[in-house]
Amino acid sequence: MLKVACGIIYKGDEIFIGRRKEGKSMAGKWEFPGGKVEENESKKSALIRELREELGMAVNVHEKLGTNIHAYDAFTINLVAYRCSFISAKFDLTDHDKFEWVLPYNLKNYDLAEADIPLINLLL
Ligand SMILES: Nc1nc2c([nH]c(=O)n2[C@H]2C[C@H](O)[C@@H](COP(=O)(O)OP(=O)(O)OP(=O)(O)O)O2)c(=O)[nH]1
Repeated sequence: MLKVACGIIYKGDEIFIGRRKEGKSMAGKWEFPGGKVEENESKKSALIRELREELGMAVNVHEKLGTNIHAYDAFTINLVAYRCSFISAKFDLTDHDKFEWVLPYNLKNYDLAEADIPLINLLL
């Protein structure tokens, strides 16, 4: 099972989402940024590393908000979401072609990766 850590990154009341760019798996889908947890790496360290690599972003990582196990056709993902607070970012996008800050009740209007959809309910 693929272990992925993602951040529910708050700036005030709004949450950061990014759209996966052309050429990536699930291109065009919106997601909470993060990525695969490597061997011998904690989920929180993976999250901090991925946010730095993908967005030049620094955050404080807080508690685990929830987990969703989802079976895509090709693989099953264990997606673990952590509440984060935004510190700073360069926003030099490497994996996304667009990003937005959205209020939780607006998340349902975005075409999110399937594994992320149940996580929305944890935020309302
Ligand atoms: N980062 C992130 N990945 C997610 C979310 N929801 C979801 O299904 N995923 C999937 C997409 C990818 O298959 C995997 C995360 O891997 P990744 O984005 O680090 O993948 P990668 O750089 O190696 O690129 P790729 O091979 O998937 O194109 O988890 C989410 O909210 N955030």
